[in-house]
Amino acid sequence: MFTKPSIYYILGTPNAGERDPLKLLEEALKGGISHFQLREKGMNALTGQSLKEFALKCQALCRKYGVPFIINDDVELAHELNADGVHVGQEDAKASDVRARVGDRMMLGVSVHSVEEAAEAIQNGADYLGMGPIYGTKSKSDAKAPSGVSKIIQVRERFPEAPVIGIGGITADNAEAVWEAGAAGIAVISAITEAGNVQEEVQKMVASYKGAIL
Ligand SMILES: C=C1C=NC(C(F)(F)F)=NC1=N
Ligand SMILES: [Mg+2]
Repeated sequence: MFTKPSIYYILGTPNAGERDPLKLLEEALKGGISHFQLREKGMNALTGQSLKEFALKCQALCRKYGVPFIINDDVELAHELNADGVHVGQEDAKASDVRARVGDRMMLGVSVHSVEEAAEAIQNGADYLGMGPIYGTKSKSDAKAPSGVSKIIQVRERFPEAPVIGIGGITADNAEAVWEAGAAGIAVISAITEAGNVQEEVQKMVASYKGAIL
């Protein structure tokens, strides 16, 4: 499910600015991302039928490249589209309710900020844990203060079997510390979305894993 180094691209139309989100996604897929999450939130976020149509296009692209298509927050949309996964935060639907709703086939990701939250998420059927923000982020308006990799290290010690995805301000240049903390993957929004050459940026992130002392 999360072979190292997993590069988990997250995007919503508000993040893309003037760029075409579907072109960004296809370039990232060509560059070698291992997972994609549609996270449609914030200013002018799509809703209803236009969100569904956009989600279907993203899902079709992911399918073309054999990459799991995961939807953030919107459990009903994930269920309706038979997405490969759904990701929920602490303030979203409870992981146990989501698992009951989507069944065992769908990947379930949960954002956690402590060993206690990690324990509860795993107990409730989480397949992977999103942890951050590692560094400062501009992609999440209500992000907590950056915590570095210390919490990832704690969770890895306590739950060595649980895949942890680091998120928050991660770039090819600062990813090494996240790999060294034992993350199975890094989640990225801006560094890929704003890259001059998207494919190259993804390849640099994959290469950052080889540079890490593991
Ligand atoms: C808030 C989030 C935290 N982590 C993740 C993921 F990278 F998927 F684990 N996605 C989110 N939307
Ligand atoms: Mg959420």
